[in-house]
Amino acid sequence: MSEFPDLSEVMDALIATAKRCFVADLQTNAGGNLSARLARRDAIVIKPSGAGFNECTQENLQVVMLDGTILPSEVALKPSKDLDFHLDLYRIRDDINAIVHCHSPWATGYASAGIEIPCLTVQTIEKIGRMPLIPLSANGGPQTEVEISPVFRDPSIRAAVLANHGTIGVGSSLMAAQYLAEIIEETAHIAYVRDTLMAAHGKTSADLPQYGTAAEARASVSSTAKA
Ligand SMILES: O=C(CO)[C@@H](O)[C@@H](O)COP(=O)(O)O
Repeated sequence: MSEFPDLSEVMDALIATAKRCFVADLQTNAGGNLSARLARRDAIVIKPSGAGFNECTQENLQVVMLDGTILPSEVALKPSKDLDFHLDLYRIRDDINAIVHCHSPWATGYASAGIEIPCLTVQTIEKIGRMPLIPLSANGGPQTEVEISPVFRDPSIRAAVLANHGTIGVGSSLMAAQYLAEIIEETAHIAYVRDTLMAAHGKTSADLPQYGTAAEARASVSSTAKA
């Protein structure tokens, strides 16, 4: 596939990212999927359907054009069953070059409780801002591009939680998308600890500081200095 000079490099990066996700216990068994855009921009590499994150190889990764054309594969596997939402996100957001979708347990716990994970730490305020909770499809099945794409048409959205399903992190690179998958899971864990401690200590949200962004903090410093 000489028309994709960066193919081997992107495949290696996807394999390494998938292994990092597996080793971090964000994705076990054959669930979840991840993909990356190739340099020519009208094609992606995506995990094959039914393969685990720890079993991605140069031979089984799939190459698909943004128009949906699936290029011949060395093995009898097909692209991920979530291919259509991956393709649609690449079509509607030119800033997205990688997508990591996983079923990380703490975040999927919130997703299954129908609770949007709050961005309550300095890191998540700065790096995520908000993680919309995307409902199941109309028939109660897994979310598709019909439910997912409208949320990501907002260019400020980098992470989302899929009700009863898992998470999506998108980024300009595979590492950026993987970092988001990790922060989503970490934030869900922190939120659970906070919620549990607040309940144990009889605290309510009124007892908590009203936190903002670093820019707001900087602005308050400079306005205080001028006063
Ligand atoms: O949970 C879902 C259903 O969309 C998928 O993430 C999961 O089954 C993995 O499917 P693929 O192996 O990518 O086809």
